[in-house]
Amino acid sequence: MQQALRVPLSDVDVIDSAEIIGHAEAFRHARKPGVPPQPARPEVRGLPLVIHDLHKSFGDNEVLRGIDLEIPAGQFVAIVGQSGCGKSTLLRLIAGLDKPTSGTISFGEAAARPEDIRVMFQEPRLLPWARVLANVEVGLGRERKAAGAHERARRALEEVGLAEKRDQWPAVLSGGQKQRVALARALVSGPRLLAFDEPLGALDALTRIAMQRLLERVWADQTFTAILVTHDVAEAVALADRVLVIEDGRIAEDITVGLARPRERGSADLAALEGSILHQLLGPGMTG
Ligand SMILES: Nc1ncnc2c1ncn2[C@@H]1O[C@H](COP(=O)(O)OP(=O)(O)OP(=O)(O)O)[C@@H](O)[C@H]1O
Repeated sequence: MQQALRVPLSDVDVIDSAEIIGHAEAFRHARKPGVPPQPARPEVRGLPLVIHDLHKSFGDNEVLRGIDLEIPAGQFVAIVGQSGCGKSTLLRLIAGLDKPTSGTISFGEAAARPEDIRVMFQEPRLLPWARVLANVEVGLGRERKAAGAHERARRALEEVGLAEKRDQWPAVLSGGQKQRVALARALVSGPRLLAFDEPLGALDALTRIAMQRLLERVWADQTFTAILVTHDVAEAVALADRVLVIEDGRIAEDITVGLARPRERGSADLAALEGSILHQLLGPGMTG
């Protein structure tokens, strides 16, 4: 069996990054002595992603039945589909949190460090016994003991507008603030691919819109590749360059959202696109 890359952290559960389980081969390759130095990072820092004939089964339940997908560096992709269609399973495979039954996932020609891939979930998964700044430092993985870790964590908190909460305990934060800390923890290592699994699902409507704007801003600033699993088709069309609809374990629709940013929530263009995707998801006669 392939040896997983393991880091000596007691808090690995909350990092949920590719360094924990998967993509060990890609990282080994990235570090192999004799591999020529990579060219300076291009302007867009995101990792490109290439998925070929990806299958995933749990026992005899074949959830993913042949996913083929290319995502250019820095693209923002949303994944939607009926409950149980395999969205989170696909995201977990991309993030290296689980292994495919067959098929391949690669990151183009780019070398990937373990810190290049981060995941953010619906639950913030903060350590209750650590203050906010220390929670963000957890996202640095092995680098969290290095000089400059505090400063990097402080900058990430600033990025999400929570610099003044650095010495607070997670318990005193609101749900939206906790998710912003989780976002800072995901951003602090400078990831090149961020996988979001319904990260705003538990937030109230107004906080959710504020968080969507924050996600869009950090993505535009930092140019990572973003992959967002969401139940909210309006959120998908507001944020993504491209919306994938999963059905029967395959990509049933691959829709380019060619609308300028920032997109006006409630605009006729967004509503029309949302309506046509809902129509696909629910079938005729279900969208009113
Ligand atoms: N670790 C696991 N062991 C067994 N079955 C699993 C496991 N993870 C997922 N599944 C099954 O795979 C299928 C797809 O699950 P997944 O969570 O990917 O769906 P989803 O589209 O994200 O659903 P939802 O929108 O409800 O979150 C489901 O039938 C689920 O029960």
